[in-house]
Amino acid sequence: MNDKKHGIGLFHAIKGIGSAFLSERNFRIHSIAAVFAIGAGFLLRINRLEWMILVVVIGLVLQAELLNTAAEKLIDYIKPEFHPVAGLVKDVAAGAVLIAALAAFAIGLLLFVPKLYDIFF
Ligand SMILES: Nc1ncnc2c1ncn2[C@@H]1O[C@H](COP(=O)(O)OP(=O)(O)OP(=O)(O)O)[C@@H](O)[C@H]1O
Repeated sequence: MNDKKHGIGLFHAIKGIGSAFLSERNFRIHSIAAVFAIGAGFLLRINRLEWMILVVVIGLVLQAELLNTAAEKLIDYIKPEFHPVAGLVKDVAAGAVLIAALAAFAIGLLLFVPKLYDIFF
């Protein structure tokens, strides 16, 4: 019974991720960037610690995107008309994505640029 409940919860979580992927362009862009970063990790043979950092920042960005999407959908549902607080909630949620994406970009540079430099120079 409990296992069945867990299975259903996992199904809903995957459904939520799938629906965000289909409806949110930014989520798709960040997912594709994550695939490229993972590909670069294999190509440039990053070590175990570097993989751990990469996995954490990818998770952080995708998680921020999903929470931002949830906030947007909730606001559109409960407050579809213009309201400064509704706008502020969306702006703050978008800010969370921006911070995570900037951190991921910085990590990407720190991880990959020295390795590319060693290969080409
Ligand atoms: N109900 C509202 N009241 C006030 N301002 C709003 C409202 N809805 C949206 N806004 C403003 O418009 C901005 C964009 O909101 P919108 O819902 O279009 O997000 P979006 O551009 O689709 O975001 P994303 O690209 O992440 O999907 C918000 O960050 C907010 O500043």
